[in-house]
Amino acid sequence: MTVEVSELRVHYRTLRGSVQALDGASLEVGDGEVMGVVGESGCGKSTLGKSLIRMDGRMRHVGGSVRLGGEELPIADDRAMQRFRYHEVSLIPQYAMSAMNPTRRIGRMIRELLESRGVRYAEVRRELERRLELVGLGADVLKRFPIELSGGMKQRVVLVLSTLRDPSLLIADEATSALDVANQRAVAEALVQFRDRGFIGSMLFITHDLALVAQLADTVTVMYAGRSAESAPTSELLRRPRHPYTRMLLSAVPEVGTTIDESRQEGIPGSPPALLDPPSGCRFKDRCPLAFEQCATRPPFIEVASGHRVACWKAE
Ligand SMILES: Nc1ncnc2c1ncn2[C@@H]1O[C@H](COP(=O)(O)OP(=O)(O)OP(=O)(O)O)[C@@H](O)[C@H]1O
Repeated sequence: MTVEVSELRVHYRTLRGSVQALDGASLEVGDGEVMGVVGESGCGKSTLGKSLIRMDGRMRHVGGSVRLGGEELPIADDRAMQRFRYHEVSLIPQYAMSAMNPTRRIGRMIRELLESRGVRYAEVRRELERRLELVGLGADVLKRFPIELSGGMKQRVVLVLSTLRDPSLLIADEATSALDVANQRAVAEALVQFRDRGFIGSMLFITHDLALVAQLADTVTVMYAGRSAESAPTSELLRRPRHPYTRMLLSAVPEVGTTIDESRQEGIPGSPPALLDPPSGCRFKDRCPLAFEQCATRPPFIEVASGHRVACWKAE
């Protein structure tokens, strides 16, 4: 199913005021497509992921909309979202594998979790075992404790569990972080395999790992300070990034075999604005080498080529 997020604004209530964590995020994911979502820490990636499935008590939907297969998701209404949760939209949350209860065997933990979501374990057990086999885990994994599994094995269990009801949209939030490269690859391949087998419709793959995005994602959205900066098919974005922030982000990726002394990477000078009181206009303007007067006004997120959208007055 297609996913359309338009001008989504989700703020956090805090004692010091409203944190404008998402303040105009837009993206479109096609049916069966994997979209990588990248951007510096604190740009709103996890807030985006969480708001599509369950808002916590401090989150407030301030504006914008999310449509799944043309139908509006009632993201601000916790009860109305029950109809969509896990079945239509599912999430592999950040740090999911570390949240496993160390005193429960995997099978018992899965049974309790499924039953808390109204799914009868006995009805799904065969399919659960089949999918565990598909990701290279025998059914005996259900008898083991989390401590007996490697990080990659735990993350594959989390993947199987999160997708057992064949969600139309899976949000994978840093699903491969904290794993070694071999396990990263195994989890990434399992995600793609599940998409190819139709267990997952579309996917938002939230990560800091641009190399993995290049391998895995059909399209990429780059976020900056709560907004979409650029969105394009992956090869196009890597070949011809148009937003100055995307260019700087790509040039900050270290090359294998190059020492710090040899490389001329400068990183991205400065730091992102505080989202409690962000600047008006383009939020990147204070760090942008191309900034000029017009950047005092917010640039629209417009299509500059087929499927390629940029929020920059200087993008051609
Ligand atoms: N519960 C909260 N209360 C107040 N502010 C929050 C809360 N959670 C996140 N924020 C703020 O919202 C902004 C976006 O955070 P978010 O975690 O969505 O970013 P992120 O891009 O996922 O970061 P990371 O890559 O580090 O996971 C940040 O400024 C963060 O400090």
